[in-house]
Amino acid sequence: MSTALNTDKRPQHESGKKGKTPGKTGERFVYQDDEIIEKPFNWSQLTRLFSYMKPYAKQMLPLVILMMILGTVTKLTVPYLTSMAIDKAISPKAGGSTSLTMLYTITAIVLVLYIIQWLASTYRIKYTNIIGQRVIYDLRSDLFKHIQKLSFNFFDKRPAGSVLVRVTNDVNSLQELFTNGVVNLMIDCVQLVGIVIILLMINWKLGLAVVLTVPVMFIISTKLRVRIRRAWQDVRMKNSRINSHLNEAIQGIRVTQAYTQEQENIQFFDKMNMQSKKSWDRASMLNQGFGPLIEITGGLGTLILFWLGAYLIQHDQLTVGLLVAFSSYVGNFWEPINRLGQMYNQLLVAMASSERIFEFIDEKPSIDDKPDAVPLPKIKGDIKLDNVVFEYEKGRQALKGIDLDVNAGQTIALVGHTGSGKSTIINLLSRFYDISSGKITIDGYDIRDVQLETLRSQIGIVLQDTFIFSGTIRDNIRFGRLDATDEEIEAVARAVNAHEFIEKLPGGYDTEVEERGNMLSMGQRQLLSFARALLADPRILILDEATASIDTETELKIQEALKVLLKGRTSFIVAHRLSTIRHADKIIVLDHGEIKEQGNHGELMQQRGTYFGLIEAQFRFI
Ligand SMILES: Nc1ncnc2c1ncn2[C@@H]1O[C@H](COP(=O)(O)OP(=O)(O)OP(=O)(O)O)[C@@H](O)[C@H]1O
Repeated sequence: MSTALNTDKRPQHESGKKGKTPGKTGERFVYQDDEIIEKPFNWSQLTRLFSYMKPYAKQMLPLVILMMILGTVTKLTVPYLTSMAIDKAISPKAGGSTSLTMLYTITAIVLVLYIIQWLASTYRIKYTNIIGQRVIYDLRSDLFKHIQKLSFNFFDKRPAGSVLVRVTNDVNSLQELFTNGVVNLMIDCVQLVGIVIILLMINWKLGLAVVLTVPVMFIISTKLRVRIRRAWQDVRMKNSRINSHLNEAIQGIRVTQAYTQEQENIQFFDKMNMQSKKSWDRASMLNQGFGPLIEITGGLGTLILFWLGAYLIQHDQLTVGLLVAFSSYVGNFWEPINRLGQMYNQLLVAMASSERIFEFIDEKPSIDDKPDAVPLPKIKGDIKLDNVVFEYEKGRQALKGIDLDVNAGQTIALVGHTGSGKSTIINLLSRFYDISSGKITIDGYDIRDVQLETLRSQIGIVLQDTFIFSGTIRDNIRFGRLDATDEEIEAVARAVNAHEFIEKLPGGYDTEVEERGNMLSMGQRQLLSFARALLADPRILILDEATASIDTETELKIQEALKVLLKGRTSFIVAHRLSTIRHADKIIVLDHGEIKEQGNHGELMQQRGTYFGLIEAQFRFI
């Protein structure tokens, strides 16, 4: 079976394999494009990213903005009221008297303002979270929908891990930006402007001194954050490498144990585990240093403020109350600046993630309907291949001019050495790839001229590696036709001899099978996939026979099931069993992408050519 259809392949990490995108370190489990943590700003991409917020903007934004203004105004008013309380009620200047009433009034106003601020921020967080989650939902579902439609050659070129990372990690890394980032950015800008204006109004000299320290603070905070973020990204990368390895180790556990490679695997895992630990230690150390450093820098700012403030008070240019207000404004100043630095970091990460997400979303399925594609009417099943040439990669022909005429209802067996092109032919019939030249017609329709869905819905495929999804046995059969009733499901199961073993399972048809159906034997999985195909009732059936040897009883069951399945359909079978081959109407012997011989079993045996050799070889092994 070719890489394209075989779903049970090891991820392509090893060097030298086609479709690999190695990390620059050349290490396993690192994919080059997934390694890029940040990208420079790209406005058009940012606009595209934020366009995901558009559908919700009208609904939510006015509310969010109102809450934002309320919150900001209260935040800016409280320090000023505090200064009033000190200067006018507690310690008025010469001539004035203290006023408890005023103090109480101001305290009451401050209390109300705090309540408003609390309400405003609760609502803001609630609504920004709702918008953020909806945007992430839309993005994730757009991406998944698109990936479902992409053609085989897209997956040939990419390791599954890389696709997975985009739907999970990359989308998640935008979460913070959408839930908090955007709104915080607006709030912080408004707050900063407000604070600067107020500071300059209170005392322009002191205000200017504080404002001038802003760029310094911003640079220190941003630079530090960049280092911390990179350290955490490194931790995440090391962890996802562990996950990829784990995934492979678990999937391949049988092979590992069979070859007694456990120790080797443990050592490999240990190395990765240690790298992850070291990376975590480093990130955590940087993180711990960040808080105190920011506090010290902030403390220095406050020192300057009080030193200059005291000087101005002594020279009657400032009151004590205003100095207190000033210091709380400066405190409020830090918060938005810090967050802006954080936002800047988030944006850089978002650039890299969104670029990867959009790269997938923009990938056009290479196999798609032509603009003037017509629906393929209900077919009889006549198939014609006319000088079909196909190359997976430029310059390497997998099929070199195949001519084949199949009448409706015939069974065609494809045989030949490994790599001779058997799977390629069946891949082309369902149009998983487009042929390089020549023509394939079904009932006279060129398969490139008809709507893909109407073509594939009339072709049933049973693969060698029968994919069992996690769910019940019933769900797995129903995959063939989603609207089938329970009776229909049981009927097809009976027809292909699967009913008997299903009945014996602990929950019968409702038995849960884990992913890939590990609890079922190869033969049982085959029978299930036959039931699934029979339920779909396609006019054309493509079957890749399992090579694994099974006991004679199951073999007989499978042969009987096959007879039921093939009846009245045009079928192509990549045949391994002599019993199947013998009953085929036509046997096609492939060799290096060409038809070497064709005819029925008797005719080909008489020719004493390649086919005769293959059959002889099979018997020699028995
Ligand atoms: N996805 C792919 N990308 C590139 N080349 C491929 C791909 N799949 C198959 N090939 C190549 O095309 C040729 C025909 O492969 P194909 O899978 O059709 O052989 P096969 O007769 O089905 O072999 P087997 O019996 O081993 O399954 C081989 O040379 C193979 O290396």
